[in-house]
Amino acid sequence: MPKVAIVMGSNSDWPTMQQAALMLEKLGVSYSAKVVSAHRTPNLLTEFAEQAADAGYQVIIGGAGGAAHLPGMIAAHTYLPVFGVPVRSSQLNGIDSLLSIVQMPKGVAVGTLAIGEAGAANAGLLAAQVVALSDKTVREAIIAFRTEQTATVLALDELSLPQ
Ligand SMILES: Nc1c(C(=O)O)ncn1[C@@H]1O[C@H](COP(=O)(O)O)[C@@H](O)[C@H]1O
Repeated sequence: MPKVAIVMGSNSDWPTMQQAALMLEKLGVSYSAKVVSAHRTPNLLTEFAEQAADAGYQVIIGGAGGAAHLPGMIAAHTYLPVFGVPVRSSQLNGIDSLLSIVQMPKGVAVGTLAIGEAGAANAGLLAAQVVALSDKTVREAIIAFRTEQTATVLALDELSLPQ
């Protein structure tokens, strides 16, 4: 059973949410990806969120744009940690998505990431960090990823910087 569930409000969110999937793949974390919408498929959302823990998921990543109620509604139905990714919207550039996700009422928590692809990648990283608490292989993969990232930055010299 996959350890991380990536859910998104529409298949149009996939180019953004794919960055979460790519990060999980890089770190060797199993995941599933599915379209579920609080607005368009409310019953499916309830069913998915209520059974997610029993199904063996450890973390849920929810990505949505505009009136992005998806991550909050999932969080309302499960004790699993939920990370929310505000997908960039065509009308308001993702500010609407960000504010919809981040302004949760006290007592129901969503960990909100940055708007867009970087936020999705970091949601994948954070989800892997949760999984790593009980998985040594993933822990080592995260440490190797961070070490390589640091080495890449340190290897930059002035000449290789863009003019
Ligand atoms: N914000 C939500 C929810 C939800 O929060 O349940 N369901 C779909 N959507 C969002 O609507 C946007 C446009 O969707 P379409 O491209 O399908 O019209 C998407 O970014 C999706 O996440």
